[in-house]
Amino acid sequence: MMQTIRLTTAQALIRFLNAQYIHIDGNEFPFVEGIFTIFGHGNVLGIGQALEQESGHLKVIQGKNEQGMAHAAIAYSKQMLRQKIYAVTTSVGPGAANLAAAAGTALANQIPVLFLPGDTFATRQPDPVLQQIEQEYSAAVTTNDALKPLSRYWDRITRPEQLMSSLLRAFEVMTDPAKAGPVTICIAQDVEGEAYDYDETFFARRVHYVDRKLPTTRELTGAVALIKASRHPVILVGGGAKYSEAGDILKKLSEKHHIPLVETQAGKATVEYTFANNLGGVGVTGTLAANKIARQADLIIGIGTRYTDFATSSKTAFDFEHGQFLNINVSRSQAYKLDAFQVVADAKVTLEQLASLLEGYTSEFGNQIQELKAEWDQERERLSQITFNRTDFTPEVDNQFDQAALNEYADALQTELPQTTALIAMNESIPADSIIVGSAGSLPGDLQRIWNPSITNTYHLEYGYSCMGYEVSGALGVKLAAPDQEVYSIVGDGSFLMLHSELVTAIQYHHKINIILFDNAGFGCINNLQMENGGGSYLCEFRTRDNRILNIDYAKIAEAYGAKSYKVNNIKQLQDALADAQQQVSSTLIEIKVLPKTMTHGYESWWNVGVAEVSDHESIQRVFAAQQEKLKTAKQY
Ligand SMILES: Cc1ncc(C[n+]2csc(CCOP(=O)(O)OP(=O)(O)O)c2C)c(N)n1
Ligand SMILES: O=C1C[C@@H](O)[C@H](O)[C@@H](O)C1=O
Ligand SMILES: [Mg+2]
Repeated sequence: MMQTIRLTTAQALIRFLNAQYIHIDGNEFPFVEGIFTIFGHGNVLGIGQALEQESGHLKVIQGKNEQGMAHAAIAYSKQMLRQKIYAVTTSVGPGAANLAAAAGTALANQIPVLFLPGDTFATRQPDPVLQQIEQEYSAAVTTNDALKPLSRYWDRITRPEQLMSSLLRAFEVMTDPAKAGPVTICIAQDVEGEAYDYDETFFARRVHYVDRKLPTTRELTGAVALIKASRHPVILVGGGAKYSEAGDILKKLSEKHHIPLVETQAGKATVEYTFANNLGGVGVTGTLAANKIARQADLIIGIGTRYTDFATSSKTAFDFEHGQFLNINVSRSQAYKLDAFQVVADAKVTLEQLASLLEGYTSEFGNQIQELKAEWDQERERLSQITFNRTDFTPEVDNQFDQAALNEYADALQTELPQTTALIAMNESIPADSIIVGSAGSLPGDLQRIWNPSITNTYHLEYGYSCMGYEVSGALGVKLAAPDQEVYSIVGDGSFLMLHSELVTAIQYHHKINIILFDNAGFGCINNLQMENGGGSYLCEFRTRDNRILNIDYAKIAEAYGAKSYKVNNIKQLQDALADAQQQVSSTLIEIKVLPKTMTHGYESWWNVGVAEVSDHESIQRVFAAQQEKLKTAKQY
């Protein structure tokens, strides 16, 4: 006879989360590490009660902002290579709505995470409850419906027994590398507390097997033929290569067959930059070396990449007329891109099998890979040495601010530090196993170009959604995943202002993070974008109504929360602050005032952005015309 146990829906949920295991490459461990919570009336008496009564092995962390804690959960999963997750529970209404930006982040980046927002009453007896939107055309629509397009799987629980089939679907989705993404299960607040006689077998230890999908003989034969026929193949390392842990075999193949590696943001640090054939980031924010080699490629071997506009320079980075594509990806829809020959399989095993079939093959790049790398390393050296002067300084982003404007910033922020110089100095000062976390603004571009990781999986960039606010929250998630490594949030002033609430959570729970805040008093990269495209400097600088540049004391903000903070405006101070911060046990913030327009720029890249087709500015008309010309050279789809 079936054994049952009487539990509330929320108690059943927590019991189930405790029993989920994942099995990868012979290792088996719990899949759900913990749960972030912000309680409100939509979850405190259901999920809150269940956790208080019996949370099991789950680590329970109180967040400060729903987007922030969800970003921390995403970063945890990303840093754990999608092998473990945190769940996130929120109240109903605004608490749930605050998940939206994070859900988009998880979906675009293909990161598994479990969102558990409360929902309005299933009985509808007290309707409209506090925070119910009361949509006139349907009582069935709640705030949570806004999360549907942002979830890989979405469900609403209005009866306790629905939980069982819903959770099974949820975990199947989250543990499938081809489908990985956010799952949202909305539970009506009255149903969370409602009891049901659950079949006990539902709570038995359940193992989710993640087997590596093997390539077929047809796929392997086709891939080998393409590579052997190619004279100048280039490997594009995407995030899928990192999640598949394909770094070692990538190096082996690259070395043996003399094939250069170029990287996307998500793929960076799958292989360390110190590996001789790694030419770094490619595309809009790519290195000159990677962009030059990409254009020469007659075969692009895309491994676990989504081919976003940044990686492909809006489909101009490659010679589409003469080059072919070979895509290795667990996702069939991703493998289809750019008319590629498709290998729908795990990256690591596919490369291992290819290795044994490519005996005797060598590309015709000769010395070129090393020459391009040396040329780029020299350019990086130049970027590390830039010094400001008050009479004839030419910043990297040229022809936008004149000398007077740059001097005004130097005076207002009391600094002469260029961003590139500071970033490279930091790269060279902190321990090699430190993990850096970033997401939005001008810093991701600089990081992709000039941050040289010498240890794998120490570069954590969320650049699928490039969501401001991820930087600080994400650092907390990364610290949870890698407690023994120093974690650095690399954040602009704009992103910091948008969301840094989880700094408090980091301090509260003694999960040390270091925030490196680059303050250029504005939305710098967007200011570059508007001016580069013929516009003026319009509402992207942080100025008062009487046009004074804002000088905010960010160090004081962090200090008020309880972090150790530093203010620096030269390299020596930065190095001293980094050294001191490393000795601290609690979280730190280093505020670096940097000059605008001193981020990296150019390197034969192009980005297709919407420029006004008609305008009364001649400069915009010129940019529009130039853009139409450039578009003629781009692949259309
Ligand atoms: C949530 C969110 N809102 C808006 C944007 C658009 N956006 C991208 S970068 C940026 C400005 C970033 O400013 P800051 O963090 O100071 O970096 P900077 O470019 O100055 O280095 C904006 C508004 C975004 N990426 N994410
Ligand atoms: O609009 C954007 C422009 C990019 O340069 C920036 O890195 C990104 O955050 C963004 O949203
Ligand atoms: Mg800024």
